[in-house]
Amino acid sequence: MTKPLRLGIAGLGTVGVGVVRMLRKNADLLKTRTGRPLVITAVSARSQKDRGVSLSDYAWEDDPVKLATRDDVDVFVELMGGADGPAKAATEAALKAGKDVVTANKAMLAEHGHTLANLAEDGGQVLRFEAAVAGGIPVIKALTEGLAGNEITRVMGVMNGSCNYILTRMQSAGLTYEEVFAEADGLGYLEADPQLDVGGIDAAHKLALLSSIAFGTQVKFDGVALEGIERVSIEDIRQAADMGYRIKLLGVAQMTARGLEQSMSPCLVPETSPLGQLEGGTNMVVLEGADVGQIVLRGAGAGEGPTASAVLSDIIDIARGLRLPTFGQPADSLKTVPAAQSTVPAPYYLRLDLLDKPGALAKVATALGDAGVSINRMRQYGHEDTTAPVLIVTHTTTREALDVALAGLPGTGVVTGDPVALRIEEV
Ligand SMILES: NC(=O)C1=CN([C@@H]2O[C@H](COP(=O)(O)OP(=O)(O)OC[C@H]3O[C@@H](n4cnc5c(N)ncnc54)[C@H](OP(=O)(O)O)[C@@H]3O)[C@@H](O)[C@H]2O)C=CC1
Ligand SMILES: N[C@@H](CCO)C(=O)O
Repeated sequence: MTKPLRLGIAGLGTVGVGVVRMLRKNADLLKTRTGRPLVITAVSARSQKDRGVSLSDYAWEDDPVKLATRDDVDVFVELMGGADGPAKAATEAALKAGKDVVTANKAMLAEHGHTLANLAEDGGQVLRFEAAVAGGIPVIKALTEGLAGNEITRVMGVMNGSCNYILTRMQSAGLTYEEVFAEADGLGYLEADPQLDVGGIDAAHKLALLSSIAFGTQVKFDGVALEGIERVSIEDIRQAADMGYRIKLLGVAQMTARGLEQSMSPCLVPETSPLGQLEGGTNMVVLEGADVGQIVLRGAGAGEGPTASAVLSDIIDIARGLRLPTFGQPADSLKTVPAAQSTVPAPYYLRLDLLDKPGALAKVATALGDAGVSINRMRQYGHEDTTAPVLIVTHTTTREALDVALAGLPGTGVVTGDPVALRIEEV
């Protein structure tokens, strides 16, 4: 019989237990598909509590670094999480000990992916991370394999299920951000540190990883222009809907003459577009290749089954002998490119509160016009108090021009509060 592939799994939470369950349930199928048995030899977690799955057949290690370097482990499966700490220490130890590594850890790879990929490739090991981006959606495989013949022109996506749940629930139930945040927290949808979700950090980690593969660049998480969803109000969601748009926490990455543009921010997208119709905790990734055109991938971005499914796909590749570089090309060939200091021009949605007095709108129009920002559509809503809610959709403009216009608004003496400015992506 062909030699079994021996796995050491560190982390027995949602994803770890899912991987154990799938390996047991699908053992025969996996053996047939890979030509060899996939066996767990040892596991590790912080405590030996009951996890609803029998672990008695596996050796136990308290220390994930020890697990990662055991003689009876061929592949170290890192499912603990955290950019640094035990996840990074154990991953490095495994690679140095000649083990292949499979991880779902987007935070670790977004911060240290290039170093870890070099470490892996220098020693002839593989480091794979399908589960780290968009959970069950096989987007890493799509980029590194299915679309490998294409120049990738743009990558977009909704890659944080919790944020999409919050935004779509605000819309469907007419609830405020604060009300839906509390609901999502109660349902256990948010990370232990919710800022990772609503601050856009988790989604930005994922975008930075996709950019690296798509554009052949070293992962550059601090190059992502980042804005979370905390300031999105029910008012904006209603107004956007009224104009035929939905608000999404949208990631966009593209290579421009000014450098690599990566942004993760709330944007308006047409409600009839695939992204506009994405409801609840689902993820969607849109890949554009020069020859293939647009590919849309949609599915569960988190959860036990979907994430375990992605982890297994990496393990299966290793069992089959497929040894791809971490980011789709040798790590030492990944380029460093500057982050684009400006974004591709786009139309913007603006919401302002104006003092309701003669000439107020004219002053705003002048401030925009002076900055070179042209108004496409404008609406003022009926109101009872002394300020009037005004919506403006601009023609395509640069973010720089818009920022100049926004900086000029307080000087008009008619704008109260902070204006809201959201990019419109005509996807
Ligand atoms: N949950 C999801 O849907 C998705 C998760 N991911 C990623 O997968 C990884 C795991 O996530 P998830 O399963 O949700 O996380 P959990 O918090 O559910 O599980 C983490 C596990 O790691 C163990 N652990 C933590 N620190 C240590 C340590 N020092 N030594 C040994 N074990 C340790 C914990 O042990 P104990 O149980 O004893 O506390 C726990 O079993 C993360 O990187 C996450 O970002 C990616 C995509 C989706
Ligand atoms: N917090 C993440 C989990 C999966 O990475 C999300 O909501 O999508």
